[in-house]
Amino acid sequence: MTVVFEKIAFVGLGLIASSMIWATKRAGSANTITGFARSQATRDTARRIGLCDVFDTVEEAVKDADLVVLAVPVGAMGAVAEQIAPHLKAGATVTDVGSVKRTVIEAVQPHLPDNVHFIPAHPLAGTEHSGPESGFASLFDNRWNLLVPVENTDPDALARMRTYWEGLGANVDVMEAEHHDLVLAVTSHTPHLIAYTMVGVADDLRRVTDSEVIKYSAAGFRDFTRIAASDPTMWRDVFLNNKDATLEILGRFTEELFALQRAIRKGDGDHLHAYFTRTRAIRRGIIEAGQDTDAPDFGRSKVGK
Ligand SMILES: NC(=O)c1ccc[n+]([C@@H]2O[C@H](COP(=O)([O-])OP(=O)(O)OC[C@H]3O[C@@H](n4cnc5c(N)ncnc54)[C@H](O)[C@@H]3O)[C@@H](O)[C@H]2O)c1
Ligand SMILES: O=C(O)C(=O)C[C@]1(C(=O)O)C=C[C@@H](O)C=C1
Repeated sequence: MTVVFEKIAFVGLGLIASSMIWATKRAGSANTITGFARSQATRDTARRIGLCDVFDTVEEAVKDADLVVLAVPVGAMGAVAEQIAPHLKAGATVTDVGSVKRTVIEAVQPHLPDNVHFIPAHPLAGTEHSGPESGFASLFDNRWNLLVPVENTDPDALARMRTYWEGLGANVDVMEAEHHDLVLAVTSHTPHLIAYTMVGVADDLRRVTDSEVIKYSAAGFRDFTRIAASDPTMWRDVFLNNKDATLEILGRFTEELFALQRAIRKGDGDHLHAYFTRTRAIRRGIIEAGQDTDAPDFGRSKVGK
C-alpha cells in the first residue's frame, strides 16, 4: 500500500474512470477519491455501487485534489479543463485518458494555470462497455499505458504518474503526441472503423437474408460485432479528433483492399497466398514477443511450428 497522491478526483465516471478507481483502491495509491459526472443518473449509479465520494458539481469534486483525471469523451476535454481550471490546487497534476492526444493537448493545455502539471496519458485497455458499472480493477493489468508529456514537463511529476500507473498494474511508456496518434490510427482507430463498417454491411444484408447473418455468425464476425458495440459518442469524438492520421491509414487500407479485390477477380492465388502468409507472420511475431496478453496458450505453443 503506497499512497502516490493523497487525493484523486475523477471527472467522468465511465469504464476507464471506474476501472482506475477500483485499481487505485486495490493498490492503495490514494487516501481520498472523489468524482463527478455530468448526468445525475451516472452520479446516482456511482454512489449506489460505492465507487467514490461523488459530488454534484465538478468544482467541489476537484477541490484540493493532488491528481485530477479527465475521463470524458475526447471532444469534451477542453470544456471540462476550462471549467475546473480556477478550482485547481497549486502544484496539482492534471491528466487525461483520451484515446487521441494532439487535439486533447491543444484543447486542454491553454486553460490550465502555470502552477499545475499536465501529464496526458492513454491506457491501451478497454472493452465495448461503458458507464460506471462496467469498470473492474484488473483492466490495466499487464497492459500498456502511454504517457505523452507536453513541453517543459516536470520530470518529478512525470515520474509520479509512472509510479501511479505501475501501481494500477500497467506497463508504462512515453510517446510523443503526433506519433501516438498515428500509431493508434493503425492499431485501434481504423480497425474500429472497419468493424463498424462490416457490421453495417451485414445489417444491410440481413434485410435480404433474414436473420441468417446473426444466426450463423462465425467467430470473426462476432469479434467485429463486439467492437462495433463500443460507445458511439466516444468513437465519434475519436474520429473527429484524429482526422489526419485516420484518413492517411484509411487511404492505405483502401489501396490494399483494391489490390486484394483485383487478385480475387483475376484468380491470382499467388498474390492472395503471399499476402496472407505475410500477415500470419505478423500475428505470430506479436505472440512470440509476448505482446498479446489475451492470446490463449495454444496460440503460443503453436508459434514456430
Ligand atoms: N473505452 C475504451 O476502451 C477506452 C480505452 C482507453 C481510453 N478511453 C478514453 O477514455 C475516455 C473515457 O472513456 P470511457 O470508455 O470511460 O467512456 P464512458 O462512456 O464509459 O464514460 C464517459 C463518462 O464521461 C461522462 N461525461 C461525458 N461528457 C461529460 C462532460 N462534459 N462533463 C463531465 N462528464 C462527462 C459521462 O457521463 C461518463 O460518465 C475517453 O476519452 C476515451 O477516448 C477509452
Ligand atoms: O478492447 C477493446 O474493446 C478496445 O477497443 C480497447 C481499445 C483498443 O482499441 O484496443 C479501444 C480504445 C482505446 O483508446 C484503447 C483500447
